Amino acid sequence: MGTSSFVSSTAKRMESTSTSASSLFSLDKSTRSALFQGKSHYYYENGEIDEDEVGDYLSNSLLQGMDELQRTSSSSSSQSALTFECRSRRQKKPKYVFVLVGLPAVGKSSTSSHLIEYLSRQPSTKDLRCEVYNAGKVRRSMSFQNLGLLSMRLANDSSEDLFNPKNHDKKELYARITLEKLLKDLDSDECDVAIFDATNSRVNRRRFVFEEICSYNQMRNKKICITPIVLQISCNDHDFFKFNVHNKAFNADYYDKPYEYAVRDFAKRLKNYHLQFTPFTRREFGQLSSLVQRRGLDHGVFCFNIVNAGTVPTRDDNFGVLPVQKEQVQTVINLVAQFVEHYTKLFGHSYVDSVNDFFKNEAKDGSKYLSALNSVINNEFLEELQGSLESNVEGN
Ligand SMILES: Nc1ncnc2c1ncn2[C@@H]1O[C@H](COP(=O)(O)OP(=O)(O)O)[C@@H](O)[C@H]1O
Ligand SMILES: O=P(O)(O)OC[C@H]1O[C@@](CO)(OP(=O)(O)O)[C@@H](O)[C@@H]1O
Repeated sequence: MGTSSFVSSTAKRMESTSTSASSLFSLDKSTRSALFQGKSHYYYENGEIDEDEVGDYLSNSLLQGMDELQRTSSSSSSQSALTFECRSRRQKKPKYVFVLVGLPAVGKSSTSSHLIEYLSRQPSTKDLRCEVYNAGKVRRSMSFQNLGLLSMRLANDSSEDLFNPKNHDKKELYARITLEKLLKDLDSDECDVAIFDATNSRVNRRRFVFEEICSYNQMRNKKICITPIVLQISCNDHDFFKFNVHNKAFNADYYDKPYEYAVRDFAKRLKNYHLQFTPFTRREFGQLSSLVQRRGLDHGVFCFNIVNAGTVPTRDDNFGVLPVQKEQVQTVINLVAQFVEHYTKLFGHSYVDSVNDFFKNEAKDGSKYLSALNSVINNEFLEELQGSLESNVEGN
């Protein structure tokens, strides 16, 4: 893929997409970020969102509308409010929020550090300050701060059952705090590229994150504008997934737990997540693009997918809408497109080697871990997860 081809082919796709406006979501909401103001009413207080009521998205006129905005902004004779907005935006510094989407143990955190490594190696992005905001880390550190070591244990005590859908609100709180910190760091210019590393499993959560970004962008006194980029990571290769779960058994949630306990507890978490997760689709992208458009200031919006460490091509699932000030953003987006397209070559191969080595060594070493791993993460379990996911997707 050529450096500029991603955006232009995307533009063509977007132009041919059908349209319909929606008025379901908070069109009359305050333009100020609830989170950023530190007085968030949680989005889930508004009840469940029925996607079907949102309509059929992608505004045909979105790109045309943006062309129009650009023309208006460069016309010195026009004195409309729109023109003023475009001028004031011209001075804003572009920043980026990657909204990760993906089930636990699919490689979100690993890919985040790879993305940062990649951007830091490119001449045009090497000076961007990139940071990961991980909701799991926030959960762990907050639990630790409140109760010391005891809570570190409680954090993964199954009696707490944070990942059970009935404890949804509790988990959302950690995500909200993480997002708040992310926006604050962007705002205080401590960071240029922020990666919101959470599963972001549900449509409502993703909508909330976008609402917050739009609200931020609408604040006139701010010096930066944020371009949201969804990065969805998926893994449906059984060996990859088993290897990932194996590694999860050694993370901070299980620092004091025996291996088999950790795998079983993580398996329980996986079951809960598979009951709730809905993949990010082109349709949802259309809805969020419409949201960005309706909120009046467009800073572009993009979506990329990496499947099985890049070994499955995702070119047709990566798309975007150019912002008004496209020159500023295009370089970064094209690099992200390159990163995604060449992920296997850049990072995936060494990961695949690690997976193969793991299974080879396990066979050699008399299966130190594999028997415990296989007793939990076996075909039956994986089919059950797949079944939950499918019925969950159908139900949405
Ligand atoms: N793309 C990848 N590259 C390298 N290691 C990976 C990759 N995906 C998963 N892993 C391995 O699996 C483990 C779990 O992946 P992680 O990135 O923490 O998943 P997630 O953030 O989605 O929960 C990691 O600790 C790492 O050992
Ligand atoms: O709130 P969501 O979006 O589910 O994401 C946060 C959760 O994701 C997890 C999923 O396992 O992240 P992580 O693997 O990075 O630790 C949990 O630890 C964390 O609490």
